[in-house]
Amino acid sequence: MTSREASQAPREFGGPLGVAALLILLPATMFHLLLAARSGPARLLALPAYLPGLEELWSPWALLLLFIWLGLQVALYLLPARKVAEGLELKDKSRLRYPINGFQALVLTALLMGLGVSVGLPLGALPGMLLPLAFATTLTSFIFSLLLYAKALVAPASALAPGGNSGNSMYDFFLGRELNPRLGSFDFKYFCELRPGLIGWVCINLALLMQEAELRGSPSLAMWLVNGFQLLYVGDALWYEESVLTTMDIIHDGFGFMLVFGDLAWVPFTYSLQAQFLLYHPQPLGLPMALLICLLKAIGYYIFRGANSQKNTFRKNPSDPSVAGLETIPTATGRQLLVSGWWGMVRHPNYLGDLIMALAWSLPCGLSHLLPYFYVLYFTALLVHREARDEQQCLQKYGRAWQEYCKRVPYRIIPYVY
Ligand SMILES: NC(=O)C1=CN([C@@H]2O[C@H](COP(=O)(O)OP(=O)(O)OC[C@H]3O[C@@H](n4cnc5c(N)ncnc54)[C@H](OP(=O)(O)O)[C@@H]3O)[C@@H](O)[C@H]2O)C=CC1
Ligand SMILES: CC(C)CCC[C@@H](C)[C@H]1CC=C2C3=C(CC[C@@]21C)[C@@]1(C)CC[C@H](O)C[C@@H]1CC3
Repeated sequence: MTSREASQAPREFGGPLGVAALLILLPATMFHLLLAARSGPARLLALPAYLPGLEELWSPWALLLLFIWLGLQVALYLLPARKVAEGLELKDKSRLRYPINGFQALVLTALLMGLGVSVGLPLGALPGMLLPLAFATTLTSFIFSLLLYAKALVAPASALAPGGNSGNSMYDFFLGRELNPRLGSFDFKYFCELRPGLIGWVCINLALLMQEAELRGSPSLAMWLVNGFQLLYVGDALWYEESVLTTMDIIHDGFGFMLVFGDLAWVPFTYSLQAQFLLYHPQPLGLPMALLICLLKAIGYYIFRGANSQKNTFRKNPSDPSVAGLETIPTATGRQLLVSGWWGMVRHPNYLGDLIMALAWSLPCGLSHLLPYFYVLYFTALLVHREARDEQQCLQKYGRAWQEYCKRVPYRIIPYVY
């Protein structure tokens, strides 16, 4: 990438000022949620009743635990994989190779946890360590992002991401300068996107469930639902791990603070908010309502998986019998765009399914508090923003064909609404 190209790339997130605000706001929001979930009133939109001192935040044991966790996930990543997949073609025409063993890492982590618990590993103590663990992970994310920034200074121009090389160091630190930072064949971005944070999220959920069982004799139905739904989501992501190789995070975004913090800290500590809330604010949930929520989750998952699988199958092999009959629009790149099936309903049916599932994760927490609905609100904002970024990239890639697709399929995420 030439320095002219880099400086001409459009600035995202409100440019340097916007990212300066996000560098403070994202960790602050995460700590606010952690504190609010355990507070009596559990209010999303109120300032915390007290701010923890450094002695509550900093613990060398939490840092040690984090490093043991990262070490374990690295070791599982390095185990032989059932398949090695190739990524999309890079600017220098090469393709990177990625191990497909994320689901195996999830299963082995579960077995190791089960073994640990059976010999007395106090998993139920984890909820009490969330604050210092989140602090250690935030510090680690800042330092790791700085190291990645420094590594990018000596990377060849062809290895740089289109967006994170504006020349403004704070902006580039946030967005990430290098596209696929690696040490040998170890790919930092791919590893972080799917392993320590996602698997950590379900481990935190499980620890909250065990702690609830200790406190109240057995886990509540609401806690079972939240754990089951989110485990299905994480299991699905790791089972279909290969499809992450075509997401904009892997093919377009650099690996900087946004993704480092998002993957390592934001996902496990804020996505487990519903289970955190339920531990401190038990909610009654009757069987009929639980069944209705399960139905909503099933509908969301059906749309999410159907849409993602349809597109992935089509991109791999357009003549696969399951997609060969679908209507398409040809593009100048030689690729085609689906214009019937899930992708003829709205331009992002997978986001619609994901949002329905998000609602099903929050409903077990009842309607008395807004806090457990934070994920639905944040996720709507994230997907609307992501959709706009994807739209821009598709318009650039496909030009008139994309305009034609937008005309044929006018709604973005929710039919007849948006
Ligand atoms: N829980 C969370 O925090 C998050 C979850 N997600 C989920 O991850 C999944 C992946 O999402 P994301 O990475 O945003 O991208 P998508 O899976 O939606 O992929 C977008 C790409 O699909 C291709 N495409 C778009 N329209 C068509 C069409 N009509 N026919 C064929 N191909 C088309 C284009 O790429 P091309 O043409 O180059 O193939 C486009 O760039 C989603 O299910 C999303 O909900 C995402 C972000 C965060
Ligand atoms: C900290 C900021 C608010 C932004 C952080 C964004 C990240 C948390 C997300 C960016 C893309 C993601 C994807 C997933 C998890 C969240 C992040 C890392 C999935 C792995 C979730 C499961 C899906 O099946 C695939 C997703 C790919 C993108």
